[in-house]
Amino acid sequence: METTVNVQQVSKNFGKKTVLSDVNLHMEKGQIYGLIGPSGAGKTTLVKMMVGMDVPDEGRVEILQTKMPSLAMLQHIGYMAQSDALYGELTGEENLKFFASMFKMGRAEQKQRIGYAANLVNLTHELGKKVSAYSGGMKRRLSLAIALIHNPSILILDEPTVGIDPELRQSIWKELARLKSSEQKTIIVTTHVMDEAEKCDRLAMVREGKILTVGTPEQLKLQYGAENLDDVFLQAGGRRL
Ligand SMILES: Nc1ncnc2c1ncn2[C@@H]1O[C@H](COP(=O)(O)OP(=O)(O)OP(=O)(O)O)[C@@H](O)[C@H]1O
Repeated sequence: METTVNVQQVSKNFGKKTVLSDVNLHMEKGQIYGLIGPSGAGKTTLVKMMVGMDVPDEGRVEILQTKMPSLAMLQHIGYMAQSDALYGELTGEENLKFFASMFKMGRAEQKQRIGYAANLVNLTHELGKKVSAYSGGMKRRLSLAIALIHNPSILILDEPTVGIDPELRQSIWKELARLKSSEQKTIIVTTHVMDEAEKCDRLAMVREGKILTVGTPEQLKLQYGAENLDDVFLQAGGRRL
């Protein structure tokens, strides 16, 4: 198995507050990783370091054996942040074209990728509308399409399905499963939804800036003698999600 994301002894403080403390994680191709933990645990800070948007005070993060931050790695990473960074005055299609134009892609490929990504998030028929007229869920869906536009090998999705209805949520997870098995992507998802965590190959439970435990959903349930992941979470975290 090939390591694609390597987090080594990462610590981060904001002022006097320690947000991440000696975090170690190794991620491989063809796997879906879930980061779960209470609000404020440090999940977003951790994924921002993987993307290169933030830097550790100690330790290092490598993507495809390259130390982050690295501009060259951005071609390989698709990032969907918690808050949408979209151009409201442009249409959905114009947003997709804009983000696609940042990457090396021929015209035909760009068209094909826009078609694929829009279809995946069920926005094909809304692409001509200005984003300022989109609902919150539609904006989330467009952000997910943008994260996928350049066919990155590593997908980092921060709470990707918040505000998305159950049917579409299901089809997005089906596609994530296909991307990991057929295209060997590495997929990293932060989530508060335990039935989504159940779909991950491996889970890292984050609490107060530390990784409490890493394992398959089954391993975590066994380890905590719990029937479901909600119980694992409550026992490990001692706090509600
Ligand atoms: N730029 C910043 N300056 C100061 N404090 C910050 C900054 N970014 C994050 N924090 C703090 O770091 C801690 C971890 O935040 P983070 O967003 O990583 O948590 P999270 O696990 O992603 O939470 P949630 O599940 O609510 O998204 C919080 O206490 C937050 O207030």
